[in-house]
Amino acid sequence: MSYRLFQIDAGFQNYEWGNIGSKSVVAQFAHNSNPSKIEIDPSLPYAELWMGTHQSKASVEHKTGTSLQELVEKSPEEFLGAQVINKFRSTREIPFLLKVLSIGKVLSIQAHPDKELAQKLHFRDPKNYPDDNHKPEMALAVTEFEGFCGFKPLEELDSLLQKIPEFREIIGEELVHMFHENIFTGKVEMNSQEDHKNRKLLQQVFSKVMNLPDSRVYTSTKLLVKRTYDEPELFGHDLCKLIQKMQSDFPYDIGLFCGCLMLNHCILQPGEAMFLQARDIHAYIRGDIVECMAASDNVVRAGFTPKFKDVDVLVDMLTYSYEDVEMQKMRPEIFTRSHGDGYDNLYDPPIEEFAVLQTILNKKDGRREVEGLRGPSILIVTKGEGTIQIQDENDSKLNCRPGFIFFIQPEVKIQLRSSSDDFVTYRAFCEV
Ligand SMILES: NNC(=O)[C@@H](O)[C@H](O)[C@H](O)COP(=O)(O)O
Ligand SMILES: [Zn+2]
Repeated sequence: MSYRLFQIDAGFQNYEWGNIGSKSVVAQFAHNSNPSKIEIDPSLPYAELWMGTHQSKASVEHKTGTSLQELVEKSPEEFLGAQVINKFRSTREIPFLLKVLSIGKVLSIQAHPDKELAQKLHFRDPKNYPDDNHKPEMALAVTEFEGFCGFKPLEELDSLLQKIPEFREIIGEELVHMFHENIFTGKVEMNSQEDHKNRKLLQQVFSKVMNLPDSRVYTSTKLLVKRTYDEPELFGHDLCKLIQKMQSDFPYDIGLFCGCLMLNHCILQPGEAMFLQARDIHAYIRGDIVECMAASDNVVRAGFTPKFKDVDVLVDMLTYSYEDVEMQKMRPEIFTRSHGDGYDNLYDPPIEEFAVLQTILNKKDGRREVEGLRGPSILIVTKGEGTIQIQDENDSKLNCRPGFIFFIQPEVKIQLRSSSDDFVTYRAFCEV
């Protein structure tokens, strides 16, 4: 059998924040890809579909069940290509991990370490930090997506500190006053003196929130939620609703302060994306996304989670970026190495491990050809029906349905054909 283009089956995670049963696209995709093996449990949350060679949930070849990692290791040059092997110094790992997330309730307020910190954490605590690699990541909205990304612009944060008694109370009058008197607002040059001072002040406020004694978290959050009903005008409609929604997801959690009052609330429409570099604080609230990251599962958490929280590490590691949410969104670019019907959107963040190509064929019997890429790639079909084949090789034609996943070796030209009106694929790839 040729391994230049073949179907794979992905593993999935049943984290408690996933959508439940067949409400979850992760469940639908996993079942569609391997209906004889994967039955959807209507009572279970299906949070993440993992596509790649990460050892926690390695993907397998559809026909034989052989792990993708084993196939890569047997013929690294064919599967990865010489440049990718030289660059990432591995003959068994694909440098990226591609996921689909189906988010039913807020997941943890978190950040991911950069390489240096990942090595330290992995060495010190391999159970909670299974990788020594960084985990920059990009979220692409498949449905409308809601999340937190980065800290609010400081003048917004300052105004909440002035207005919300429970927020003032947990920060303390002295720090509230110092923050108000010393932040530089308006246009502040990145990495300037003023910018560094702003980030230091932000870290002091965030640290105060994150180190609030457990005994006070319950009373402070209870009073905060009550105030959103008694004095909604203090918060504004959207923030009121957000606090009340988060309270229903994670009652009396410190995330109501460190998330709702301190982080940018971001809505992505389908086709929009956001890139989170290592050490950027974020949390996802709801929606279905395609997510791509450097191959790592290192998560440092501090709120909205029953999992291990590493507050001191999180307070110490963050970038404390406080840009407007619009600045954090990524716009798709034109992809020049494909032609035919429909169109592509290229999402190419400023890191070497991955980019993601979305291809849309918006009519029946549409055809689109994509040149061979200079590295490994994994493609998932998220909508519609069609086929994928190696260009000019009819015997390599494989059926496509939502949830079908394919590995494509470097330098392999493919053709996508639609047999439905709307045929959408996402393809993560690594080129160096
Ligand atoms: N931002 N998204 C991610 O980093 C995903 O790839 C992670 O796997 C999830 O965030 C993990 O979240 P929990 O630890 O279950 O709260
Ligand atoms: Zn994350």
